[in-house]
Amino acid sequence: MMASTNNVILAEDIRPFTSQVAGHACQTDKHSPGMLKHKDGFVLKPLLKQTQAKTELEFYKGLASSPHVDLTPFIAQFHGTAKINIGSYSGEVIILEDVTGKLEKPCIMDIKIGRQTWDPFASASKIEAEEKKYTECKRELGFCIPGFQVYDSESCKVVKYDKSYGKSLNKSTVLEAFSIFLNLHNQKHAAKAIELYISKLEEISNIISKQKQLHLYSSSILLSYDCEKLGTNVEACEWANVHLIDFAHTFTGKSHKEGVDENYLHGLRNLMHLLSQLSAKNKKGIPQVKTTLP
Ligand SMILES: O=P(O)(O)O[C@@H]1[C@@H](OP(=O)(O)O)[C@H](OP(=O)(O)O)[C@H](O)[C@H](OP(=O)(O)O)[C@H]1OP(=O)(O)O
Ligand SMILES: Nc1ncnc2c1ncn2[C@@H]1O[C@H](COP(=O)(O)OP(=O)(O)O)[C@@H](O)[C@H]1O
Repeated sequence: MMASTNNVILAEDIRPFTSQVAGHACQTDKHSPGMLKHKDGFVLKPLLKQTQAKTELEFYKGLASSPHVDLTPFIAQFHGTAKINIGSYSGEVIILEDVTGKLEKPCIMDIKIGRQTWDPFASASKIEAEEKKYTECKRELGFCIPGFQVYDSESCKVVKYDKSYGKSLNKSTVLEAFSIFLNLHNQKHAAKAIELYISKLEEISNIISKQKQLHLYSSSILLSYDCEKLGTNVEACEWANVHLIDFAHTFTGKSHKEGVDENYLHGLRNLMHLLSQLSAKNKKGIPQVKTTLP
């Protein structure tokens, strides 16, 4: 559809994006409309802050000719920018592929990677605010969970877990969060998704560990799967996926210090380790819902 900068998207063609699990939500007092969904299937990310908008656009525009081009299959397709005027927000949006768009019952988890979530240009007050959030998870695991949604495989109802839940987690309870997300309480069918996540995260880790100029701060891994396909014979690659999102604090050029992004890789390795632990437990048999035998 639209790929130029002079596009204007009509308010009647957009609606709230109901599968948003974290990030800037719809808050009229902050002039934030939240993530939006276009009638043609794209998601629209409002560019709320000038510096971050510039940083994120630079990332998407430069990806195809960058040394980290191999990350492309893990990143939503970028379709340019457009202007919108909706409610109290009048400004630019990034037009992106909806990486969860094909899922009938989308289960989605946003995992913010890195012990350090503030970028090198952050103000003292931003550093202080970031250091106070998700403290235990970031310190002990090098990642945190700002939000997720899951369709409970028994009730088929969607349940959302927001950032206040994520902020309450620690090294032990984070396992519980993954267990809820993967429906491991009800059954073991997510095993195939876990294996796929691990292998994709390994690929991402291999690519990033070869980069000396790519630094991802406060960027997230989006894990997704379709609850509708749990327990079917459909290959996991058809209904589960891993993406990198949110490049508002990602630096790719020589403007930033050189060196492999150990902050990101540390979180990624811990995430892979945790998923491997869950996979092993799942194979042995996690305690199932209690049944009373006569
Ligand atoms: O307070 P702000 O404006 O720095 O907003 C935070 C955002 O910072 P940014 O605008 O990108 O610098 C921040 O965005 P980033 O992940 O840094 O892009 C988060 O959305 C954060 O929410 P959470 O508590 O980490 O889930 C946001 O925090 P809260 O709004 O929940 O405090
Ligand atoms: N390309 C995408 N496809 C599907 N969902 C997305 C996509 N990008 C972002 N999201 C959803 O929107 C949320 C916020 O996105 P993000 O880029 O992190 O925004 P913010 O900069 O406000 O934190 C994510 O947690 C995810 O649920």
